[in-house]
Amino acid sequence: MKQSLHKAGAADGSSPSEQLLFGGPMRYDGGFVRDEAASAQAGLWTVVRQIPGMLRLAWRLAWRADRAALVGVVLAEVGRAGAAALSLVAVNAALGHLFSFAGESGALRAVLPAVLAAGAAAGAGAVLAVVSSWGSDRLSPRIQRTATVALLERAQRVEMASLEDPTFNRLLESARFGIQSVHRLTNESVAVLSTLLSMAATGGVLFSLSPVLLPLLVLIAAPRAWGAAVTARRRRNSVMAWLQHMRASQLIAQLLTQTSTAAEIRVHGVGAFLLHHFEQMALASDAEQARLAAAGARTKVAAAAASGLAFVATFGLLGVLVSTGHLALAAAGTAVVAVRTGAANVSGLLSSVNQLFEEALYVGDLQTLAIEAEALAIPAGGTDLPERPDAIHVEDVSFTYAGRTTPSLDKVSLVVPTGKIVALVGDNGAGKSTLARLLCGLYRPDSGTIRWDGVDTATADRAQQFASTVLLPQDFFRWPLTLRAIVTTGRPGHHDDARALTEAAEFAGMEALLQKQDRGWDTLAAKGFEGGVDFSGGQWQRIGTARTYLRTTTAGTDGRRPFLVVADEPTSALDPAAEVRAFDNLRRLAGQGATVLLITHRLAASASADLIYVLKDGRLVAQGTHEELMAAADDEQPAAGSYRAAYLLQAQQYATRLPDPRPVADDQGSLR
Ligand SMILES: Nc1ncnc2c1ncn2[C@@H]1O[C@H](COP(=O)(O)OP(=O)(O)OP(=O)(O)O)[C@@H](O)[C@H]1O
Repeated sequence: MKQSLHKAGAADGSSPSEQLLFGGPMRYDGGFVRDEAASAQAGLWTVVRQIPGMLRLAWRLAWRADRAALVGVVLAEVGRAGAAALSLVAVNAALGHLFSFAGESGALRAVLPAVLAAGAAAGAGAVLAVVSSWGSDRLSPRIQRTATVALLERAQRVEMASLEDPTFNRLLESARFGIQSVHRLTNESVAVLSTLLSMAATGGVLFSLSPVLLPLLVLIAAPRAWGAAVTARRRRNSVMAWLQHMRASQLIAQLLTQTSTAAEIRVHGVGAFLLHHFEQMALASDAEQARLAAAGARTKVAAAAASGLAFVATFGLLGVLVSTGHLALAAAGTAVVAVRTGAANVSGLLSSVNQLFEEALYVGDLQTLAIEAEALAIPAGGTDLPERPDAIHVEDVSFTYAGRTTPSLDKVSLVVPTGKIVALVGDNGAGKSTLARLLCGLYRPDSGTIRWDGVDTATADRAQQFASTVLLPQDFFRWPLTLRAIVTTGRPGHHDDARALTEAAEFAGMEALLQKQDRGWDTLAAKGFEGGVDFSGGQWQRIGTARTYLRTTTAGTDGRRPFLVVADEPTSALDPAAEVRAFDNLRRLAGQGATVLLITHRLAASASADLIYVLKDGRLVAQGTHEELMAAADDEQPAAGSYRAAYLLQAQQYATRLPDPRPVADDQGSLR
């Protein structure tokens, strides 16, 4: 018997939980994880070269977010560096005086000005540090907001197919880290600037004391810089590889706590099951963190050892210089302070550069996303589409979803005449919803054309195509908003249009639902929020129908009124009376000039459509009115037989021995 993978784990290193729940390792196998050490080194220079560009992006965002705060922070940091340098010069002067006047009566008076200057410089530095931190605290949320808005704005414009693409998803996820990183990058770059200025001052003092001391300070810094960069790169590679794992863990955590899964979690015992696998996945992440910690410690030890050797060499050299008379004792004292300050600066600088390096990598993703999202965005503008074409012509259209090998639509040709109810029927997975999505402009055909009268939609203005369409999908998204906001989606001018809202409610049979709500249209359809409620499946479909009506009967901001209504199983949750009414409503919409594309498995409903297209395995296999399909001879339209068989199968469910209708009491209680 084949061994169960979810008990044993898999050869690809995925945990049993990953195998069972997700069918494989939830890690991205980018080249970056195959030879981490090599890539950490090789990519170093590439990233270092990219840093200026990323800094420019961070500073541009900061400038856009709050230029006054940015200028304030920069000035405060420059001031702090100046104060630090001044303080060192004052210490040098004080030591000089101390050594020259040691034991003499005027020593204190001679030293006092320098000591006061050092104190004043330190005080000014402290005040400027407060100013800088106030400025960056003000700047951070604004930068984050600006970056978030920019990211969301771009993400909501990309093609739907790109949004489903795993590579783009990973980029989107890592760009979210980038948002957190932008303001940290700004802060760290300010810190680097300030430390560099301070180091320049310290270096200047050291150089003036003895030029050989300066290279030694650089030697102290170099190994730690290397260590910091390697660690940052390693951490980043790990985050990138484990991003999907993190998303999967978060998904499990969400599933455990959201209301839509609450019933199954309790009744089917899914809670304990998911919790177990959540823990297993967390353990896998822990192991990765432990690996990183060990590798980081090893790198740190190597860097610290090299840096320590440079430290020892520096102090040894100082001893040699003093003992050989090349350096005065006072100058040696200042050099000790300067080396210690310099080393502290180096530590600060390294921690900032380390952060900067790491943040820059994420900001790089944000930048890549901005470029990619722009390239994948639904193009703006294009040929004008007729507001109400006579027909939509689908010619030889094929379409395959990304990651699939078999086409979901295969050379489909059909005509959707305006003002008619056109039913798309066929087995599960036949391609009905896919065709509808192509007709709306959500996906583009891989080959073939979709024309509105003579205009090819491939080059048409997609905004116009969307503005001409209304969606009433099978899985109508349960927007967690007020009923008013849901029903007036895309119609901001009608939020307070009582007449339009009442008409929509009447059309959809929503009046009873509204009457039961204390807050009427302002009822929040989000259980779990204060005052929020939830609705039944059928009630949600009525809400969807009301929105469809309001959108169809009003014009958008561009003045267009939709004519194409895509109703994908719009009545699956309705009670029988509401279902009959819903199909009448679709007929009413068609009567008002709309084209209703009805996707349904209820063949009693499609029977009254003006035209029926039967799809099978992505191909159009039969077409005609209900009567034509029922009457078609097998040699004319062989596949019409499958429609006829399906229709009769459904009809039979009702045809067996119907009882006589019971007498119904009228309002006065007498029987009719
Ligand atoms: N987003 C997607 N990515 C990949 N494949 C998809 C996607 N959506 C649908 N498919 C696949 O395309 C084929 C057609 O699906 P489609 O949803 O169009 O069928 P349908 O006729 O509407 O089915 P149903 O009656 O079950 O709603 C199916 O094989 C389905 O698995």
